[in-house]
Parts: sequence; structure tokens; C-alpha cells
Amino acid sequence: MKLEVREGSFQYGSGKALFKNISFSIKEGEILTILGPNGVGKTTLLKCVTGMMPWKYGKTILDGTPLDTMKKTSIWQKISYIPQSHNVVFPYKVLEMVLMGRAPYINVFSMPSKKDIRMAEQTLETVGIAHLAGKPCSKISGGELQLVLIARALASEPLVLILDEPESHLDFRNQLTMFKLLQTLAEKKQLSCIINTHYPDHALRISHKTLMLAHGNQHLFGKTREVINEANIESFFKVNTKIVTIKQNGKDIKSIVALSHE
Ligand SMILES: Nc1ncnc2c1ncn2[C@@H]1O[C@H](COP(=O)(O)OP(=O)(O)OP(=O)(O)O)[C@@H](O)[C@H]1O
Repeated sequence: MKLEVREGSFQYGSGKALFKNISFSIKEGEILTILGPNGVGKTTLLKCVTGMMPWKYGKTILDGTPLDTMKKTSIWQKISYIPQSHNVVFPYKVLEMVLMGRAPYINVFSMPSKKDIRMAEQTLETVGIAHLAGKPCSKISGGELQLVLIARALASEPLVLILDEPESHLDFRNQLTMFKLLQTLAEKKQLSCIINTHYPDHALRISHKTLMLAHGNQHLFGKTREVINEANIESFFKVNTKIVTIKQNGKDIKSIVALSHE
């Protein structure tokens, strides 16, 4: 599904504009990462993209249809949003939590069907946490909860998956597992993904496109390998870096080494 943001602008109340005239788009099977310093507006931007907060100016367009003309249930059947996890204690078991992802398909007065339960179980397996199905969400770790939230989002069979700092709480190995999963879903199921991250390395590794934000309404959108370079990182993050390339099994893997900051 093609998601486009056209000339998006936003500010809280009568404060200063957080961002002005931002435009970007992703197609089926593409991964977009959003990078930028703390407080620049990445989470707010995702909320505007999904319609949880209204754009001041501009719009989000899904396959040619402006989001603000669509019904909420129709939007949430297409888009799944995973907020930053804050270790909130949910009184539900993991399987019940993932079943909530089926909500856009379940009538308000109905119980989940066998198909819904099977889908939730399959999703737990896909994410590699089937063994947690019967555990209360209040008794799992922060990283496990993050994986449960990803499973819940996938259970709704979205066409667009939006994740706010999905690697927070995940250990080194689970970060790789999650990124591999997102790449597979993008490649095999043509899922479109938008990911907020604090790690330019991760953006380089998995995304086709990058939107970089800086304070003072600066932004840059384009192909990841064009947007992420030493000069742009210095300009947007005020950090001096060196991008190094390692050859592994005939593939170039790039990594960003921080050298100094102002
Ligand atoms: N509900 C709100 N009302 C007013 N200002 C807010 C509100 N939520 C966030 N802000 C402010 O808007 C700015 C952007 O916040 P946001 O959480 O979108 O940034 P971010 O780039 O996601 O930050 P981080 O990288 O630290 O998670 C910050 O200065 C924040 O203090």
C-alpha cells in the first residue's frame, strides 16, 4: 500500500511549529526510517501520519485516499501502530494481548473466532515467543513485552506497519531478529514499514528510504544511502562520524563510528 504525506505541518497549541511542509512517501515492500535528535518530533510525526493527531496543514494519503476521509476501522485494518513501550503493566495474558490485534475484524459484541485465535498463535510463533502465550504481560520482561506488541500489531494483518523505537528494550540478538522479520515481511508480504529509530546504523542496515529531522524545521528525505552520510549526520546530529564498510560473504555491511561531538 502506498502511504504519502503531503506538505505536513504541526505545532502543539499556539507553540512554535515542530515541523513544516514535510513530504514523503513509501510504496509496498519499502521500509522508511525516521531519524533525528531527542525532542525533534519523531513520535509526534508518527501520530500525525496515523491520524491520531490532526495535521495543522497537509495530509496523509493512503493509496490515493486522504486518511481524514476514511473511517477509523478501515484505517486500523490497514495501518498498525506500535508505540514506544513504557513497561505498562497489562493485566492480560500474552495470547489475549495479541488477540486484541484482531479487534478491527471482530464485532464489538462478538467473541474472537477460532480463526482469530489461530492467527494470534501463528503470529506469536512468527515473532518467536509462542512459549510466552499463557504468561501474564505483567510478568514478562521489557524486551518480551516489546515482542508481544509487535506480534499484536502483526495479528491485525496490516498493510502498513508503524513502529516507534522498536529496538528499545531488545537485546542485541532480538534486535537482529526483529529487523530480519521486518525485512522478510516487507520482501515477501509487501508490507510497508515506517520506523522511528535513534540508530543511524539500523537505518542504514534495513531501510530503503530515510527521513532525517533536525531542530528548526530542517528535514531531508530520500534514499537511505544518499541521506545517511557523514556530512548529513554532522549537520543533523552535531556528531562527527566515520562510515566504515565491512565485507561479509560478498556483501558490503556499513557501520557508523562516532568520533566526537561539539
Ligand atoms: N502533548 C504534548 N503537548 C505539548 N508538547 C508536547 C507534547 N508531546 C510532546 N511535546 C513536545 O514536542 C516535542 C517533540 O516531542 P516528540 O516526543 O515528538 O519528540 P521525539 O523526537 O519523538 O523525541 P525522543 O527522541 O526523545 O523520543 C518535544 O519538545 C516535546 O516536549
